[in-house]
Amino acid sequence: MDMVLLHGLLLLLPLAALLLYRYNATFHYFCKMAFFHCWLVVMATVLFPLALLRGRSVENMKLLRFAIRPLKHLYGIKMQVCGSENLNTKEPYVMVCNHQATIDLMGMVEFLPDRCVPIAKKELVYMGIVGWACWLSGFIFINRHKTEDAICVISRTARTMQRENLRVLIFPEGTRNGDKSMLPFKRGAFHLAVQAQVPIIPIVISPYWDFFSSKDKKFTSGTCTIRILPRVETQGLSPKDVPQLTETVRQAMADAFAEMSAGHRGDHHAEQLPHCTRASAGRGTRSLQCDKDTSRASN
Ligand SMILES: CCCCCCCCCCCCCC(=O)SCCNC(=O)CCNC(=O)[C@H](O)C(C)(C)COP(=O)(O)OP(=O)(O)OC[C@H]1O[C@@H](n2cnc3c(N)ncnc32)[C@H](O)[C@@H]1OP(=O)(O)O
Ligand SMILES: CCCCCCCC/C=C\CCCCCCCC(=O)OC[C@@H](O)COP(=O)(O)O
Repeated sequence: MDMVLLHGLLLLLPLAALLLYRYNATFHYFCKMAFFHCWLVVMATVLFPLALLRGRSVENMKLLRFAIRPLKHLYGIKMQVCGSENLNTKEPYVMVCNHQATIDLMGMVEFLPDRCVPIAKKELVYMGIVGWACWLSGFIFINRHKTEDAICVISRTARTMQRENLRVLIFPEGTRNGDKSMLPFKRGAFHLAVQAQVPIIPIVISPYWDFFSSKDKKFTSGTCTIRILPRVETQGLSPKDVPQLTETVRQAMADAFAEMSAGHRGDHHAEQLPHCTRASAGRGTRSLQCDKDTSRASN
């Protein structure tokens, strides 16, 4: 009798989990986040040997992109990229982007160009196989608790950018921020661009509020818009210009973010955008590419 009861319970468990997943938003959120992290671990494990053959190289970022790209299809996130033509240059540059959550990774693979590595917190290296994959892909790690060390790494990066024609992606807020406005910007990215005398390309990812919130434990499907703003030149600027440069770029990004917050109405809105043409992303999910950048941000 006990065995029958046990078997009955074992059968009921998956059903209960399924119902919870369907009707309980918090359970749904944790399942999706768990799957997201498991995906990274599995992909890192599978692709690690391939990357190892090449050794530490920015070329491994291609593997990383390949590994992350399917996630938007699995999560039903439609991506809309505006202003891709602002990346049409062969030279090195510094990309600065707002950082809302770990799921930013899905958006990043939509715009990250070749020969571009992110600057990341040192703690990532200790995330086992995922950390090693990041290291093999050429991630630049900084210790946020040791300002001098971090500045040293950034100065070295400025020289590497020129020497190896490298692009660098930095999150100038310095931490994840899901709030309605951007945090004040740290100045490392702007010092880097001035030291290397390369342009800054600001990127703004639209707020996730309508489909994702770590605070409210919400994770549904939705649309994400990415705006690539016009480049900001740094030729002839010196370290004393960095505070002004930082503020100019932050203002441009904050304006775009505010505009996207007001205008972001999910799929319905995307259909109505006159400047967007749809590009097939395959497997049932669409990506939209803008014909021209319509941001009002100034440089
Ligand atoms: C295909 C792939 C898909 C996925 C790919 C992407 C995956 C990505 C996934 C990974 C995502 C991972 C994402 C992540 O991990 S995000 C977290 C890590 N990233 C960052 O923190 C980047 C931004 N941080 C900074 O820029 C900070 O400024 C640093 C860290 C450098 C110092 O911060 P700290 O808080 O300690 O100090 P402070 O900001 O008050 O500055 C102090 C003073 O130093 C001056 N100063 C600063 N820098 C320089 C410099 N270079 N040369 C000369 N001076 C410099 C500065 O102007 C200031 O002086 P003053 O102005 O007040 O007089
Ligand atoms: C080389 C082979 C490639 C194999 C494929 C690997 C698959 C994916 C592996 C790695 C992708 C990058 C994982 C980074 C995930 C963490 C991103 C993140 O969100 O970090 C938080 C950090 O920003 C700010 O930290 P805090 O908000 O201050 O706490």
